[in-house]
Amino acid sequence: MASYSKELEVAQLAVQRAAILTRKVFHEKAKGTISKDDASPVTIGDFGAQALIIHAIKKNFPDDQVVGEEEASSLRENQKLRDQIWALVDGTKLKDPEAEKILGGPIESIDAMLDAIDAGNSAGGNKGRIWALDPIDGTKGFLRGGQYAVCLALMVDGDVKVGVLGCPNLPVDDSVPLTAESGIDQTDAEGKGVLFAAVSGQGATSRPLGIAGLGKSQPIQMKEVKDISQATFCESVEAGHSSHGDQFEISKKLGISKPSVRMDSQAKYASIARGAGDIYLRLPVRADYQEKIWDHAAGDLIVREAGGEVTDTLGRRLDFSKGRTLAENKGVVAAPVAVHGHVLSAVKEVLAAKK
Ligand SMILES: Nc1ncnc2c1ncn2[C@@H]1O[C@H](COP(=O)(O)O)[C@@H](OP(=O)(O)O)[C@H]1O
Ligand SMILES: [Mg+2]
Ligand SMILES: [Mg+2]
Ligand SMILES: [Mg+2]
Repeated sequence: MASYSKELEVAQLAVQRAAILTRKVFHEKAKGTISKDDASPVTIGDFGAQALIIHAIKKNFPDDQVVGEEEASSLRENQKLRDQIWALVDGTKLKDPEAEKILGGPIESIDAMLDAIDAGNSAGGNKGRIWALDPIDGTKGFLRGGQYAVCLALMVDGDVKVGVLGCPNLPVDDSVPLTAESGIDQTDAEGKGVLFAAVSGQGATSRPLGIAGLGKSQPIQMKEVKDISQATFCESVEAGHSSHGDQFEISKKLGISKPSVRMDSQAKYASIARGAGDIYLRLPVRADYQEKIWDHAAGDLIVREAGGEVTDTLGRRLDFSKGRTLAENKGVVAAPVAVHGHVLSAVKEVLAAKK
C-alpha cells in the first residue's frame, strides 16, 4: 500500500500557507469580491489560495492534474483585481524556510500566478493522479464572518487517497462540542485554526493550523452515538445549498429535539470527524444540481477514516470518478458507521413521503 507521506506533507503545508493568505483577507473589510457566472461570489482570497496551492502541487508533482474551483479569465481582464491578488500572493510565506522550500518557494511572476490558477482546469475522471481543490469552501461564510475551509484532496484512479482541510475558524481543541454558535467565527484569535488530514487506510488527524512548519498531530475519531435522539446534526447555513425543511423532518424522525448546528463549508465534515458533532445532512434543494467534487473529496475521506460512513441519500458511496461533479450522487448523509443505516432509513422515509 502506498504511504502517500510526501503527498500528505506537501498538501498540509500548501493548505497551511494558503490559509495565511485567506486569514489576511478574512480580517480585511474589502475582500475584492466579484460575482461569477452562476451569481456565486469569489474573492481575492479564493484566487490567491488557488494560485499558491497549485504552484506547490506542480513544483512537487509536475505530472499531476488539478480540478480547481476557480479560473483566471476575469483576472486577465481586470488589472486592478489581478494586482491586488499578486500583492497578497507575493507576500505570503511560511515562517519556516525549510517548509517554504518543500512548497517550491514563491510564485515567480503575475503571469505564472494566472497560469497556476488556470492549471486547475482538469476534467477529472477515473484515471491517474488528480487533485481536487477548493481554495475557499464556504465563500459566503467567509464573507459573513462564519466558518470556511481550504480543501485539498488527491484522487488516484478516481478514489480519494489523501484529504486535507484547513479550518481557520474552528477551535483547536477537538473536544469542544458544537453549539448553535459554532458556525459563527468566535472572535478570539487565540486557540483557533485547525488542520485536518487523512490518508486512505491510515486514519485521520488534527493539528493546530500554524504559520511555519507542521505542528504536532493527534488522531481524531467520531464520537460513539449511544442515543440517536441526543445526536448533534450539522447542516449548511445557506438554505439554497441544502434543504433545511427536509433535514428538519429527518431529525424529527430520529427523535432529535436539539436544533441543528448551521455551519458553512467542509468544517461540518471536520467537526463530526473529531466528535464535536455527530451527523451531517445535505439534502438537495434542486433535483438537477450536481455536487462539485472539491466540496466533498477531503471531507469524505476524513470522516470515513475517523470511523464514519458517507453516502448519498440513496445509500451510494460518493463517486469521485465521474468528472468535476458527483454526477452519480444526490445529496450527502454522513454519520458514524454504527448509526449510518438508521439515519439513512429516516432520510429515505422523508424523501419517499414527499413524492
Ligand atoms: N444549489 C446548491 N446545492 C448544493 N451546493 C451548492 C449549491 N450552490 C452552490 N453550492 C455549493 O455549496 C458550497 C458551500 O457549501 P456549504 O453550504 O456547506 O457551505 C459552495 O462552495 P464554495 O463556497 O466553495 O463556492 C458551492 O460549491
Ligand atoms: Mg464558489
Ligand atoms: Mg466549495
Ligand atoms: Mg470555493
